[in-house]
Amino acid sequence: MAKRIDVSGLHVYYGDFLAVEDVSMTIEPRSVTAFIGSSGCGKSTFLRTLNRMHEVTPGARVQGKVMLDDQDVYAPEVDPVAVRREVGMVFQRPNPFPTMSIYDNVIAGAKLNNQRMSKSRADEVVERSLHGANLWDEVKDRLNRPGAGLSGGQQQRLCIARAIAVEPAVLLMDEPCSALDPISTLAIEDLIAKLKENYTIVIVTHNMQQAARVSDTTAFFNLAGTGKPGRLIEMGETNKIFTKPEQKETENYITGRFG
Ligand SMILES: Nc1ncnc2c1ncn2[C@@H]1O[C@H](COP(=O)(O)OP(=O)(O)OP(=O)(O)O)[C@@H](O)[C@H]1O
Repeated sequence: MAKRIDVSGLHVYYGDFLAVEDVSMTIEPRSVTAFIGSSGCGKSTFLRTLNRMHEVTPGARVQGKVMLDDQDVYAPEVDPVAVRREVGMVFQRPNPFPTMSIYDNVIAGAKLNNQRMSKSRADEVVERSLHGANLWDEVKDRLNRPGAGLSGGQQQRLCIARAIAVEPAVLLMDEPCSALDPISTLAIEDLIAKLKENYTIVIVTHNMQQAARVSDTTAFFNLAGTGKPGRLIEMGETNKIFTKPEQKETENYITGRFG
């Protein structure tokens, strides 16, 4: 079930370094939200705070609030592993477990959560997840072959299948197409459009055409200057951000005068 993310007054640190300052935003369920902005403005850092991956870096911490529907993601009693189960992540480079079969790659996370899963249940989850990732037809006859033997685009869809096998509410995607060719990129973009029917999707992208193609809402981040923290400058309906942004900084960025 897709969930709403509500962030208020979030400051994100690496040790003493304030990387992202005072972000508040609402990310709607069953929609795609794109984060855009120049290099180093904190898009990936901020993305990783949404499932508590940020704190895996030693010294990294946040101040402020992240709500997933009515659950406070950073409340002291909350287990970060449970948060990451609900808020899945897909990375820039496809990272299937190299020695595992396609089948085992898909079921890996789901099996960790439910170690006594029956073979027939696992078969069901694998098939559903591969269908969900638009990969079933391409791999159904070679499920026992290594995941590493697939093309880059197929590997990325395998990683998406692995992420959705645990039935998350949210999928975070950090430049999921930047290592892919244009055809594989289009396959992932089509998949994102389909996945948003069931998930809340947040994607970091450097490709503004991609943001315009896949997202409903766009958030533009920027740096006030070298060594200064990144900030959310403007967020709104994608079409509006790309045609009639309210902030001059956004306009300069999307028209290529900056960044
Ligand atoms: N592990 C880390 N330790 C310390 N500082 C970091 C770490 N990772 C990122 N930073 C710093 O945090 C700031 C934001 O980086 P981040 O990678 O989130 O930006 P970004 O907008 O995603 O950039 P890009 O578009 O280049 O991927 C940068 O100043 C970066 O140097």
